[in-house]
Amino acid sequence: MTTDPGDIVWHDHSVSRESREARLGQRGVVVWLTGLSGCGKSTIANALDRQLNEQGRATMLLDGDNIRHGLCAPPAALVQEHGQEFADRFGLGFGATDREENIRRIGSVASLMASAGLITLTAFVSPYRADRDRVRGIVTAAGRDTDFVEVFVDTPLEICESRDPKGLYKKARAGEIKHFTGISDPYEAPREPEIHLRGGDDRTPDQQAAEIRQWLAERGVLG
Ligand SMILES: Nc1ncnc2c1ncn2[C@@H]1O[C@H](COP(=O)(O)OS(=O)(=O)O)[C@@H](OP(=O)(O)O)[C@H]1O
Ligand SMILES: Nc1ncnc2c1ncn2[C@@H]1O[C@H](COP(=O)(O)OP(=O)(O)O)[C@@H](O)[C@H]1O
Repeated sequence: MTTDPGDIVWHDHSVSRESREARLGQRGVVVWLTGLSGCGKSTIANALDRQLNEQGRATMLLDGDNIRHGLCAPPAALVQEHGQEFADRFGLGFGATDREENIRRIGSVASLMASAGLITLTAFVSPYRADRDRVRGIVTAAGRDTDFVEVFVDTPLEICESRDPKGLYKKARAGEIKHFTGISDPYEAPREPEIHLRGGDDRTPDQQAAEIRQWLAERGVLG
């Protein structure tokens, strides 16, 4: 038993991770898709989610836009229910510190899901190497070194911008959005991702998802 700072005591569970994974017939992992806005993260993650479920695997998908409606909501979404001081303190935007907290929260939740034996798919820009590396540390400390699978969805900025499905690149170019990744905010590409997906070629999202699924299967994640 370890005593964390502030005398918060960790409780070991009576149901082990191994027994949860054995019952599901799979390994719990975090498949962390990172890349520019518009690179294809969400589409590929959804395709992979569908393919894995069709195979009978237990999964969960966490996506940047969706999580920012709840767990990591902006101040404007919190102020009515919680008041301005709470909203300013806990609401998240896109400054570097806010993104650090966004990824810290998601990394902790994703690690819990992997510990439950789920193949946990996460699709977040997560532009800062240090933030992604901290999540890697959280996930692997809770399980195995191989439980964190970083997938770099490497779609050139020009293609992401030409897609611009939400019109955000246009707004960013017009200066209407501050700190926009790739335009007015940095993106630190993974140096050694487990999977380097080249985006913007003629492969479909299903084909890109199948590449990730094959990688997982070859390493015994899918039982
Ligand atoms: N300033 C800025 N920079 C980047 N992205 C922005 C920004 N403002 C809004 N959006 C939309 O928010 C989505 C990114 O949220 P994430 O939680 O994935 O970002 S991060 O991981 O905290 O960097 C991202 O969704 P995706 O396009 O699916 O990546 C954008 O649509
Ligand atoms: N392999 C692909 N080929 C062609 N278009 C794609 C591909 N993957 C994604 N897209 C398209 O690119 C746009 C952005 O995809 P999305 O998954 O929302 O990216 P992200 O989640 O990284 O912002 C969408 O219109 C989507 O349909």
